Amino acid sequence: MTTAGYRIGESSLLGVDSPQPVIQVKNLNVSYRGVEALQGINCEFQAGRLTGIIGPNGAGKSTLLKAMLGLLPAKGKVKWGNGSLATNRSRLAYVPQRSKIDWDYPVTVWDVVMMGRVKATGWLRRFSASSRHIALESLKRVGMEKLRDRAISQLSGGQQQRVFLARALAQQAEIFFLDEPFVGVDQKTQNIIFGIFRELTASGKTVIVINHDLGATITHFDDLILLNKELIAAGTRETVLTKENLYAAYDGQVMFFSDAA
Ligand SMILES: Nc1ncnc2c1ncn2[C@@H]1O[C@H](COP(=O)(O)OP(=O)(O)OP(=O)(O)O)[C@@H](O)[C@H]1O
Repeated sequence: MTTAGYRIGESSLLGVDSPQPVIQVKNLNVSYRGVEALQGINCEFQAGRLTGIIGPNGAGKSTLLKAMLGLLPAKGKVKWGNGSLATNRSRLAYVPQRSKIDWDYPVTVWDVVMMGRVKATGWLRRFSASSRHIALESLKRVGMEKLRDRAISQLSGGQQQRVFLARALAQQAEIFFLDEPFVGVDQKTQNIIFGIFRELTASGKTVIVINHDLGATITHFDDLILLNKELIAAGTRETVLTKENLYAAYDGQVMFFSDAA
């Protein structure tokens, strides 16, 4: 079992100096009412990479994301390039788990996407034509512009996920965090979302995704962070998805791909 944090990104694995990471997590510990959820996590995230955070139920995946975003009290350090979380806030977009969103809230698809423009506009100010254009382009990118006036409660799971991704795109963020975006979504939505992730990383953006599934979706990721309260492994997909690492993370309860053949 590997417990040390590896530098994420191929160049570093080859021993070549890698670029400055976008985020560095150093010795991160999180407890809920005295019960440790994460212990001594060290890992890094590079720009232009699609990184998956994987591990069994209760492994601490959401906890890691929330602690990095300052949404939970944590011990340890999270370094943001040359700045801090505060100086990077306008560069971040976070899409929470669908199950954590109140879908009965009476807003339309358009309202949700325009929320992505609030920070750039300022509270209680009118949205500019340019903001509306950015929001519409974001909706088009996820193929939801025809449903812009629909209440979010009347969308399918896949459509809801696409609307929240459109909101994140409308923010014009540099670093994207998504918590389980593929749960309960159709194949069409999955393809659209991975297509957008590819465009984002190709333009140098950082995309960090909690992913439950060890099946077909895993092959889309460049890098993986495998957790089970502690860091089991981190690095390129190929280096992390070893039989040894998966057995360590899932307590032997996982079927390795080649076992199924
Ligand atoms: N608010 C909370 N209060 C107390 N314990 C919590 C709280 N949130 C999470 N936990 C516990 O912390 C541990 C990690 O939870 P977390 O949600 O981060 O795991 P996860 O890997 O994202 O799980 P899942 O895949 O099931 O969503 C779990 O044991 C969970 O029960």
